[in-house]
Amino acid sequence: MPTFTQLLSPLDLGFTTLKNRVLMGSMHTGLEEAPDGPERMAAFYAERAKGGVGLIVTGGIAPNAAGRIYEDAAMLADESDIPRHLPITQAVHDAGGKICLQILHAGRYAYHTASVAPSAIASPITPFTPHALSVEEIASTIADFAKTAKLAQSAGYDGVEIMGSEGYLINQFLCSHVNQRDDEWGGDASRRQRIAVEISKAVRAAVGPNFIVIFRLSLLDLVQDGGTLPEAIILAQALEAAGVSLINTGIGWHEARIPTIAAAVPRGGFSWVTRKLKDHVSIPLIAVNRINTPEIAEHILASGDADMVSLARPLLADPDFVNKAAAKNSHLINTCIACNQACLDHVFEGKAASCLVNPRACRETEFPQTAKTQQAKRIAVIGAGPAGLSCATAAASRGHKVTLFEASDAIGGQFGIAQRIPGKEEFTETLRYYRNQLDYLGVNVKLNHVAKALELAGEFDEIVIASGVKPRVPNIDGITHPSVVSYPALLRGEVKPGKKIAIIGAGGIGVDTAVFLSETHSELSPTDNFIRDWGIDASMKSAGSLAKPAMQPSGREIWLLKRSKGKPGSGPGKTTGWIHRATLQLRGVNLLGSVEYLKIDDAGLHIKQNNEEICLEVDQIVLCAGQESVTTLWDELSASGAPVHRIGGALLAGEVDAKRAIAEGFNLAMGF
Ligand SMILES: Cc1cc2nc3c(=O)[nH]c(=O)nc-3n(C[C@H](O)[C@H](O)[C@H](O)COP(=O)(O)OP(=O)(O)OC[C@H]3O[C@@H](n4cnc5c(N)ncnc54)[C@H](O)[C@@H]3O)c2cc1C
Ligand SMILES: Cc1cc2nc3c(=O)[nH]c(=O)nc-3n(C[C@H](O)[C@H](O)[C@H](O)COP(=O)(O)O)c2cc1C
Ligand code: SF4
Repeated sequence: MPTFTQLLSPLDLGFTTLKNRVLMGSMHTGLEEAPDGPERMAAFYAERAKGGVGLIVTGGIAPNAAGRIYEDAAMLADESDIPRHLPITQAVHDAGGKICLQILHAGRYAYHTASVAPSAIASPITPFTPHALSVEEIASTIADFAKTAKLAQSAGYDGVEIMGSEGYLINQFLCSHVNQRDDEWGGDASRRQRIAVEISKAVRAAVGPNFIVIFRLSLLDLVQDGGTLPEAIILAQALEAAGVSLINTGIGWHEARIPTIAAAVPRGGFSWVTRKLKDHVSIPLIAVNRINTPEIAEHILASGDADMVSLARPLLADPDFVNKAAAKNSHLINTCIACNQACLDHVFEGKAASCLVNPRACRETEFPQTAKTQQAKRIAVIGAGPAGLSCATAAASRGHKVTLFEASDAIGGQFGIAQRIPGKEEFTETLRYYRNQLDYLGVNVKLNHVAKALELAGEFDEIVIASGVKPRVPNIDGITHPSVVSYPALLRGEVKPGKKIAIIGAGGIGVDTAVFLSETHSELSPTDNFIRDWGIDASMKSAGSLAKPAMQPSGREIWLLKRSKGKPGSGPGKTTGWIHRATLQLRGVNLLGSVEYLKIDDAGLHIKQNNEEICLEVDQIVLCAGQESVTTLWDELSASGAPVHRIGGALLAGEVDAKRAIAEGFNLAMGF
């Protein structure tokens, strides 16, 4: 069993000591604005503090109205805002933790008409042109940061994090692309950096010496005319002199077209960036992004890339991450799979964040950990896909006696197929987690067992049908031709990929199949491969650290086809869809929309597009044309009046994804 000596060692900041090297990275969850937000955030953060995190950073809170990301986003701008924060700091301290408030001024990323920026240049991701701050307004903005820091101190926080990266206001001042001022706040690098230093000095002056001040510094901008490493080093030294206690790393502006947190980023794939600052400052440095296991965290610290690691989403996925690592139970950690589906996607949709693999996240008050059942029931769950796994483990954790039936020889269902897609290898961790949970909770798992109505009715108090989905076979002339294969057969390795391949259906699974087929083997390490593929200048000397992307072609000719118009890949993952589309474009996959399928024969796939008939001379046709619910058992049992429930793909095939399947399984089990 690994021991995590570096990860679990204390960090002495002089005036205070952090109990270990794990920082819970800032996440604006949407609870900040909810009427019952204080109570819910108190429970959310306290659980993470109890779980052993060394230092928590809250989601970004604006220092003034212009800096709010949305018009109704939370601020800490005067005394009247303090009461919303008191329950949070109290609960975290009661749980033995420490917590900092992040001060985030959105600048031109604000989604409202009162947005401000160094210059009046709209961002590509918001529809509003910001107002260029006057010199007086810059002075009052700096004062507002200091005031918020002081208010945070009064609210009981242990420190603040100044958000200086990811393309928000401070970062905007640093970059000549969006700071085109010619006064003392723009022009050369030192004038562009001035606001970052002045804010840090003002914050330190406001809070005194014994208060944590973290600065989140953008080390990789990944945008045109962004900063360089030499500039970042100078700024980091100035921040240290201004009284900053720790420097956290920022990677990539939100408008950057290189993945920075999605699954395409290898584990720990940016710690080398933090390392570049290591010999230039003496305050501790924090590495970030995709550090999702204690093993990778320990490796980063042991190799000297950083002094602390930031884990944001991994602590949504598992509040007990640190305690499990400390108890040598890292195999029991519910690992973040970097899907963004229930965290970042939710925030973008204006919903509270949660977690695909942990639907309890941000709902801790609704489902207290102590919610054991008073009356243990005998529960049968049919199907060990995500819906069934979630339901079986949640019900067992509440004290019910659960039997899980699975027709195949392994748990996972469609999720087990998904883990074979490059970039979805993390899904394996979810199945590992469930396997260990089933074992730990004593669920009676019956593999290779096709459950029948007769053996269920009368034997169980509740029967849960989680029998999932099967691929839909479209009605095309020649569909039984030997060149036609189903996506499960291809992805499971039961048939070999062809050379020239047409994929029918460009939803989430079609896109994944195209990613699978266009992937090439690389001799490089995952991180070096990622850097080359996406075009990052690893010397960090060029503006924004951009280089030319160099994805390697696979040697296969691939067509991804869809009947409707528009972009392919409208599957799960609003914040990740662009990554799949960019990947396919860089790999030369042909994307065709508005396609009518005519027939399949020895010549290939005959289609009609824009009134033109074309024969795609392919040797393989992969069907990714949607799914149908598997409902045989449901139909029989519900007709018999048995106590039966239906979840996941068995309930609704068209729109099911693992997020919905897992949440439905969990919600149902909480009601038993
Ligand atoms: C390539 C691919 C990529 C994907 N990517 C994502 C993604 O990125 N994000 C996301 O959220 N979702 C993704 N999905 C979709 C996700 O995997 C499914 O939505 C999810 O698995 C549905 O879960 P389920 O439990 O309802 O059904 P299933 O996963 O279909 O599981 C049903 C299980 O029930 C078993 N079963 C059926 N009948 C019986 C019976 N009578 N007795 C016993 N056992 C039975 C089956 O053998 C199967 O194991 C992907 C799917 C694929 C194929
Ligand atoms: C839902 C969500 C909200 C976030 N909000 C913030 C924020 O308010 N401030 C910030 O600096 N970073 C924010 N981030 C970025 C995280 O701090 C972190 O950099 C990112 O999630 C990658 O780290 P991880 O792989 O450990 O999650 C947010 C991330 C997520 C998923
Ligand atoms: S929703 Fe996905 S990315 Fe977000 S925390 Fe959960 S597993 Fe990680």
